[in-house]
Amino acid sequence: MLSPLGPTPIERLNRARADLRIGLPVVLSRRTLAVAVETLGADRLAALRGLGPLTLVLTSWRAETLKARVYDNDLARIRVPEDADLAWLQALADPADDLRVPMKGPLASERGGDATVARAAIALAKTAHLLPAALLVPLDGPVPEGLTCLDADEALRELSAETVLAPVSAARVPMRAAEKGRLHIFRPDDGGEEHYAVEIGAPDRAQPVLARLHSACFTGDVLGSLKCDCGPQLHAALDHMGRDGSGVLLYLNQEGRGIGLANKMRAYSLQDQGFDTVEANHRLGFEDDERDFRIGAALLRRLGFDRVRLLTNNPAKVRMLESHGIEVVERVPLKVGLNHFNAGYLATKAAKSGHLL
Ligand SMILES: Nc1nc2c(ncn2[C@@H]2O[C@H](COP(=O)(O)OP(=O)(O)OP(=O)(O)O)[C@@H](O)[C@H]2O)c(=O)[nH]1
Ligand SMILES: [Zn+2]
Repeated sequence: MLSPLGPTPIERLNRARADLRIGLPVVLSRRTLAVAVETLGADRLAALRGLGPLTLVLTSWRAETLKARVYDNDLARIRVPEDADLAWLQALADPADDLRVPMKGPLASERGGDATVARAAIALAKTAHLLPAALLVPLDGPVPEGLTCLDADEALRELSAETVLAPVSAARVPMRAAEKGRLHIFRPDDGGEEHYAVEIGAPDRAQPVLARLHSACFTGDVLGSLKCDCGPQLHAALDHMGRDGSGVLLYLNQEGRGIGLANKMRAYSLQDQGFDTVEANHRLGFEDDERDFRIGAALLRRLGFDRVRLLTNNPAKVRMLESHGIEVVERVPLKVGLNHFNAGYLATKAAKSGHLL
């Protein structure tokens, strides 16, 4: 029986995410220690090596680039040679130097057995916005004191469950685009990012509302980066709502299509080497889009909207909202911000992600 003062599974998950970010191992299903390669230090690597054979877990996307065999569909478990050092692990986890130092193998992948613990380790690294690469070592003895323990199946269930968002605070924010504006802050129960809703005017809940689901883009929204169209889209959406007198813009903190800003800058750096936006995500080991669109649907419902006129060029967004109970009565195109720097990016999205140009 858990003490009511002790951590719940979701609270332990939160801790595990923070532990991985500072380089601490977590205990998975009582029998494995897992640590994120990105934050691993040499001393800890030496200590882990003393416990038994090491396994490096990479996603199948990363494994494909490295020509490692994939026996577990979505991931590969790679045997770490005894003489492999931290630099070897980092080079496999991080594609930054792939082109300069292409040959890392031959890599031997493990086959058979249960990959659940490996899968949980990758899911945790992703939710911590680290590179999706984890090091595993079997744990035979007692659990080292102070480490967070998780059940791998339970962690995977929690990580794929729908996030529950609670309203935190709201206040009036007059904006250039609309003087009658209100900003609502929502906080998830899983310790993940907070998300925001900008309500413009007083939208009639009985009618479809003009809505925009905007994914955070620090570079585009704040810096005015010309590499994407996010900044102009954000402001065009607010302007449109201002002109109409009502609307709702969700500002979802899913930076870099859900991979986080640090990884997005890794992706940008790969784009500087010639890869496109989708290839860059894959070389890093991510899916092309890691966003959870259920959050947007849940927020809309929570705000009392179930029918929208959606400002987007992304048909996948329309489908996702509809499959999560929001009726999209109209797709309103949002074509702004094309320039010399982002023409290739927008063309790739049209060709590979189904965006409408
Ligand atoms: N990983 C990655 N994310 C990017 C890149 N460029 C922009 N983003 C992120 O992409 C998100 C915006 O998504 P988009 O694909 O432009 O647009 P969308 O939201 O799918 O569709 P629209 O509704 O038509 O704008 C933001 O979170 C940006 O930070 C990139 O090159 N790599
Ligand atoms: Zn952007």
